[in-house]
Amino acid sequence: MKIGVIGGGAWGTALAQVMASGGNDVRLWAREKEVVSVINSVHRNTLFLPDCPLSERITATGELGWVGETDAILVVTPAQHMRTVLEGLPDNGRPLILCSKGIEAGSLKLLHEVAHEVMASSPIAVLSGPTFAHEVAAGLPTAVTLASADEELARDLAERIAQPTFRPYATGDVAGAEIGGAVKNVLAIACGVVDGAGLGQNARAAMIARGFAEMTRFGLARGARVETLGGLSGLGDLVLTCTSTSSRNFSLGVGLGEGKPARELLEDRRTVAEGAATAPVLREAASEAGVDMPITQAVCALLEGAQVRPVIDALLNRPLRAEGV
Ligand SMILES: NC(=O)c1ccc[n+]([C@@H]2O[C@H](COP(=O)([O-])OP(=O)(O)OC[C@H]3O[C@@H](n4cnc5c(N)ncnc54)[C@H](O)[C@@H]3O)[C@@H](O)[C@H]2O)c1
Ligand SMILES: O=P(O)(O)OC[C@H](O)CO
Repeated sequence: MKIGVIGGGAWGTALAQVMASGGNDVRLWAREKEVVSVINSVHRNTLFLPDCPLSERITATGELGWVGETDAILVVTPAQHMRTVLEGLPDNGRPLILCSKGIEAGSLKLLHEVAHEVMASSPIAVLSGPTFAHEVAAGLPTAVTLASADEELARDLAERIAQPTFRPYATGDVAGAEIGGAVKNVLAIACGVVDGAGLGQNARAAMIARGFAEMTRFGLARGARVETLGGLSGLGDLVLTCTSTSSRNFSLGVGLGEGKPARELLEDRRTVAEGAATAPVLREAASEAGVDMPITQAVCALLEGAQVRPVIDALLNRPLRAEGV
């Protein structure tokens, strides 16, 4: 197969490498000329995935149209830029597999809804799960959720992209797959704050469990299935991202927990911490859906400059309630 990948960051590059290692020819669109140039000349992405040698089956390009002439296209831009990038791609009926994690600001739409608006003729699937790019690129075992409203398409794409160490599980629950990936980034910031503020491992476990309750409440309100939220793209990714400094979101939270200003932590960064963009969008979407998300609200407050201790005290002093979603 010829596979297109849109987005030459760490994740797009790692996915390109997985697809190339399966014997596919890969066309990788990158926004930065230097990324295109260095991938084609020395077969490395020195900007975004520096430690991984890349297959010669990967050809990088700045031409979106050329990437569109492939059998399937993986879309791996930052969530807030997906709409604009897709508007430059021909809507020619090739399957799109969305691999980004977030909710669009303003419209409050999930990314498959955005893609469907822009690419009405193209079948859409979502790939999400516990996937640090550097581990995937190194060929370490990884499992993901692959979702499409057309379950036959999900199963077919899963067959086509599976590799011995890259194992997709098909589902028809697109909203569930997307909501897990978007919400866990916000919760990873919260867990990083717990770490940075020295609140201990009990508190982190509590944050993961109550964060999962929050993810489930929001997911159910937006039509997700509970088994997807408890699967790879929900609980699986939540556990990964909430327990490792390899996560950009967790690391951002550590900085906040140590009392560093959000502005300082977010300015001049080349890599994305999607949770920072998703948090205010999720707060608005939750409010619109009538869903209580106190951890998300606390993350928003910290990103907006609130002091750590009063935000933690406010969370701890909420009225007691029964356990459950
Ligand atoms: N890195 C991972 O391990 C990983 C794993 C799973 C999912 N994701 C998701 O993949 C998506 C991409 O993340 P990443 O880690 O590959 O990125 P990255 O942080 O490695 O690189 C930043 C990317 O943003 C792009 N970018 C910056 N400004 C842009 C603009 N105006 N328009 C279009 N693109 C722009 C850059 O070209 C680059 O590709 C995110 O939604 C992320 O949550 C990442
Ligand atoms: O580094 P993060 O926090 O963007 O997490 C990367 C992936 O989403 C983990 O599955």
